[in-house]
Amino acid sequence: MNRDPVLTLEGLSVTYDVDPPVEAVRDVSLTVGRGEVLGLAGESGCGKSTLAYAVQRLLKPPAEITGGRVVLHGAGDDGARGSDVELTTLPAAEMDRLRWDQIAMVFQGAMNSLNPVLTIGAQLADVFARHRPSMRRAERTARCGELLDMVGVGAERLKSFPHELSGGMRQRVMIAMALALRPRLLIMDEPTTALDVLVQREILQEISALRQELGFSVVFITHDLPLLLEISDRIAVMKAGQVVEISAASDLYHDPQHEYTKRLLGSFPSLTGERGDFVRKGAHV
Ligand SMILES: Nc1ncnc2c1ncn2[C@@H]1O[C@H](COP(=O)(O)OP(=O)(O)OP(=O)(O)O)[C@@H](O)[C@H]1O
Repeated sequence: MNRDPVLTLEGLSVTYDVDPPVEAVRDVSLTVGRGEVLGLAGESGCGKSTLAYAVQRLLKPPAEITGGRVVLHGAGDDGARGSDVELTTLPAAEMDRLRWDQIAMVFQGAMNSLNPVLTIGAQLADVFARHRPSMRRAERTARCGELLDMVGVGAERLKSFPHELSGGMRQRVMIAMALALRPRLLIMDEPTTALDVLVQREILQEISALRQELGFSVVFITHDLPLLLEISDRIAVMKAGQVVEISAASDLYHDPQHEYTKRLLGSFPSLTGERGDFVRKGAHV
């Protein structure tokens, strides 16, 4: 990987302290490059979400980080490039400041976390009110409108309530919210799984275009390997808490190294035969 790193995980381990303890993430090391889409694949229960929450320091007991480090590069506010910040040991208040600002997350059920009694404009504006308190109200409203335009919802929806929007639109609002402060890293945990395939594809195309425009990196988590092959620069395959293989998407598809990767590829009929060819050669979103 030739890009500058944005995020590095070094030997990260997370255990759920139950009886018997569950080692959900085991000694995971990986790097996410600037502007890169890193796919994280693996079957249900392999530890993908636990890993994502650990990076964001959003784990709750009984989950506990038992080893390793998470470093966000160039995030310190001490100069043009900024220094590296170790997230695993950062005081909670500073982590709160970095969250949304530098790393944002969109998860599967995110669209249901919108407050039903507030307009989406008010909910977007709240992100600015909390993180950019000096921003004037008019500018806030203008930025919220721009964001809704950017994700294809349209500024005219600022005064809509969540129930007036479709599931796809609501999830786009959550993506707008995640991108509001121009984070350098977007973690997406099954962000479109609950949506129908066409809506899912449209949203992914938009994320890809926005990434080109704004230059953020994406960690995209899903069990949908064909989807990851289309949208990722590199893919990490997780099994039982460990990353067993990490390589460029096309290498992973054409020349998988690990037995488990081969099995995973084989479990998607759409990846074999002519249709599989289409998946790899089809429009790159
Ligand atoms: N609160 C908890 N207490 C105990 N074990 C847990 C808890 N939450 C998750 N686990 C276990 O940790 C492991 C990893 O779960 P995790 O949700 O991270 O996997 P995942 O790959 O994201 O799965 P999915 O795709 O189904 O969300 C699983 O074995 C799961 O049963």
